[in-house]
Amino acid sequence: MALAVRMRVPCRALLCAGAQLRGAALGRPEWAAGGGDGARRFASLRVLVEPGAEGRVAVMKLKNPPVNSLSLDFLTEFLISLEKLENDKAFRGVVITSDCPNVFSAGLDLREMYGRNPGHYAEYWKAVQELWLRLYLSNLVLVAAINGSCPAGGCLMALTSDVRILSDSPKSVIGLNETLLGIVAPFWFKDTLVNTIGHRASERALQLGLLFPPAEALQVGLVDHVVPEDQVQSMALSVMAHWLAIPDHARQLTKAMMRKATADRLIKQREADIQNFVSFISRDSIQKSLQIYLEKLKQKKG
Ligand SMILES: CCC/C=C/C(=O)SCCNC(=O)CCNC(=O)[C@H](O)C(C)(C)COP(=O)([O-])OP(=O)([O-])OC[C@H]1O[C@@H](n2cnc3c(N)ncnc32)[C@H](O)[C@@H]1OP(=O)([O-])[O-]
Repeated sequence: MALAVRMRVPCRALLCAGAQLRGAALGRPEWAAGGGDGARRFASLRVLVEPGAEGRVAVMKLKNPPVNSLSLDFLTEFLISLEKLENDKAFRGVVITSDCPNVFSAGLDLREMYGRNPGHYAEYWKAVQELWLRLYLSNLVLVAAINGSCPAGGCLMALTSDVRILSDSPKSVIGLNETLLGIVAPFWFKDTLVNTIGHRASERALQLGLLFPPAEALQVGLVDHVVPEDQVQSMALSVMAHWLAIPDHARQLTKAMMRKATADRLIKQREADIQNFVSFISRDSIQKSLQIYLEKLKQKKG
């Protein structure tokens, strides 16, 4: 039985006084009927956590329909769920996947970045930073089971994982396409991409705002496996088993060694990065670009 909780935890509270919130907003994981290891599951409105394998692996399903945009509410719920998993010694790995058909995540929620006030932009950006830092430095093995379209912020989430598995479908395109919206991926999005596919490929991908179809994503190293749609989750669990065969302490220290310098670049200038985002996104020209892009999305639908 899933525990559904309606939350709108102020992100400021989450980010500044996270310790007080930890475990409080969603309560302890509930035990499904039958109980025992592996039966643990819990849920908020927008994030569903289910047992994956042998009680050591959780599957986090993003369920913010229609397109899993990373709204402030979603980010808040996701961060709380992730923290619960990080703090629960039973879990060693998490598969992140989507509960929305054909879309892993449409990336940052454009409505959080358009027509709001500077205070809102600052709060939102702090939550986006927090999402990246928590995922990028997670002690857990993270496997992204990318079962649909994965642009921009969705791609960033996938890039923070240790392994990426993409469904072999024409809808499953992945990349940092910010320039197509007339906006610019911040340096830490760029760093994460460079760490994955190298400098030259990133330079091209970022400038052109490339969204790679599965075969090209595999070729450039943006994803590690491409499999038929109905095998994405089973492949994720099988890859997970391989990673969990490594002793946690050795793997975690190695992960930190590989990622710390990149994370520190943001940690050292978080406030400046927020101010930079707020002044960038508040520009009339950028707001105009976002308006046009949102209108295009609506027209496409109509
Ligand atoms: C410096 C900042 C860095 C920025 C990083 C980012 O991540 S920037 C983000 C870059 N992201 C992108 O460039 C991806 C933009 N999105 C897409 O390309 C497509 O939606 C899709 C391919 C993900 C799914 O196609 P599909 O045919 O399954 O779905 P559909 O297209 O019919 O949309 C359904 C509804 O969702 C709405 N909506 C969609 N996305 C967003 C969003 N991000 N936010 C909010 N809303 C969004 C859409 O308007 C429509 O609303 P309506 O009319 O019902 O009120």
